[in-house]
Amino acid sequence: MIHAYSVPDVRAAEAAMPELATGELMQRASQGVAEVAAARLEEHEGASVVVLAGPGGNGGDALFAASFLALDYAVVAILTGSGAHEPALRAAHDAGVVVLESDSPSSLSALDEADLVIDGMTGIGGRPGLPPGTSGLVDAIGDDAYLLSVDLPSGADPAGLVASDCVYADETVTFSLLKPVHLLPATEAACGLLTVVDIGLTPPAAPAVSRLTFSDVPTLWPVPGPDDDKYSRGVLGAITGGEHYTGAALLGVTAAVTAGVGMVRYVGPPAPTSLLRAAVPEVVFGDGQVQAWLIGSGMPWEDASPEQKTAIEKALASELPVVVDAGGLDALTSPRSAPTLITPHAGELLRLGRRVVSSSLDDDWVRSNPVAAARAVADALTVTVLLKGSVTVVVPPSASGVEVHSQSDGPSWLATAGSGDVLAGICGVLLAGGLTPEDAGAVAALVHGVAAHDANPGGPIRALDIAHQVGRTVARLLTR
Ligand SMILES: NC(=O)C1=CN([C@@H]2O[C@H](COP(=O)(O)OP(=O)(O)OC[C@H]3O[C@@H](n4cnc5c(N)ncnc54)[C@H](OP(=O)(O)O)[C@@H]3O)[C@@H](O)[C@H]2O)[C@@H](O)CC1
Ligand SMILES: Nc1ncnc2c1ncn2[C@@H]1O[C@H](COP(=O)(O)OP(=O)(O)O)[C@@H](O)[C@H]1O
Repeated sequence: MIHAYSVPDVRAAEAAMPELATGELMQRASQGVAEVAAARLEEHEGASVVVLAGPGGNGGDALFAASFLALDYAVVAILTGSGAHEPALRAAHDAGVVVLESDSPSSLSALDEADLVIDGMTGIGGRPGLPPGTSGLVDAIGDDAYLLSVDLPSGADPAGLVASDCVYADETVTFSLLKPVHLLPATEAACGLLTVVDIGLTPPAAPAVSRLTFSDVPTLWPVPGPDDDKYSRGVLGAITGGEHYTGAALLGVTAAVTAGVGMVRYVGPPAPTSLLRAAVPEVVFGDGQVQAWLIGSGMPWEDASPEQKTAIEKALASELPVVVDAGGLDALTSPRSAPTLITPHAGELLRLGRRVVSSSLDDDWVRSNPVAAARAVADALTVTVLLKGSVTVVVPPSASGVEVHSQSDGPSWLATAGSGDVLAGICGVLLAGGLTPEDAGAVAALVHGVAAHDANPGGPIRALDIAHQVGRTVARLLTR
């Protein structure tokens, strides 16, 4: 498991270290930045380095790193704020670093010609958005330069919530503890490769964000034992697919069967039913006793058959765990007390938000702060929201006290029709197997992403191949 901690908790962890006041912590941080920069410049004698240094501690890290790098490389520092970290600026001057103001004409040409640029404009004290007057500097960085951000990409929200103009780094070097900026959807892509340098901070008690890794799968995946039978392992009831979207039923149910559910019961109209009878002979048909329901994939509410509508209303009124996907979201009109995991993409979350949070939400509501949007819907309906995207977040209601989970395991090829139906099927298996909605959503997102990779490493993927791959991927993750 990877954890990220809130900025106040990171500051408290720093404050607890006697080495903060002596400047030793910053020495460790800047030495780490310089070592990573030097490693990236290997084989490149005579390389030129430019440091963008802001007025705070982040600029201090960058300027000290500049002073270390000046032993081997030609280093220019550009001051981007009013003032600079004094001891670090002195060290840079003493080491022979050429220091420029941001409006100096030489700044733009230095950036254009740099082999490596260290971005130290803002760190955990940064407000979202590039500091005034710096976007021209960022634009001047040559396409071939390696862009290394200190702690986080300048302009990115340290809390990882608000989307804003920021640096897009090739690599970010952070110190001992990850912050939400490194793992959440509004900001993760801007961090590039993430490298952690240990400066000796002790992790705070509670994380703000968690991310499962491969080694968490054996702990969480429901593996059957000798006393299990198909019922004790969990029966999943699927009310998915319609006369028009027969494929959604096939994809979700196939994924559930290959992911190792005890049994799937399917409730749906004739077309998807006959497709499933032919393609997935393991499935049983019609309403019956289940441990969890999966409702809504490929089933716009207006297309649902009367039998499906009745079954959905019964499922939602029950005390059973439910995964609600796609069209099923329209049936969710009041809070649920039983475990509930909803799996919208951004467009579906916006539509739901307009119904249950406020009808006046603007089109940018989800994109501008995805976690807050998911949280608002989670609180309004007392459900856990799995918001899909290249970074998928699983956001429980605030009252649960459970942290946000964030997964980013799949290739961008996953953006293909039907792959969400596969994910919903895996979520259903895990709820039927007794996992909490938070764990089910996070493990399902991980396995779904890895299965997509395994289905065709490095190339395009069709959703049905992911569904067929899931079982082998689960085996690989359980036995590695
Ligand atoms: N202390 C230590 O020993 C250690 C510290 N460490 C390092 O220090 C970093 C934290 O340093 P920090 O607290 O000084 O905050 P930092 O992010 O540099 O920015 C503050 C300055 O930027 C300004 N500013 C912010 N946003 C802005 C905007 N959008 N537009 C314009 N201005 C903006 C802000 O202005 P103000 O808010 O005052 O108006 C203030 O002047 C941390 O990320 C890590 O790199 C590590 O070495 C570990 C040990
Ligand atoms: N750029 C991307 N990189 C990685 N995964 C992505 C990307 N875009 C979408 N995904 C994933 O692909 C799936 C798409 O789901 P969804 O939009 O519901 O598709 P559908 O409704 O066609 O099944 C989700 O699991 C989502 O997290």
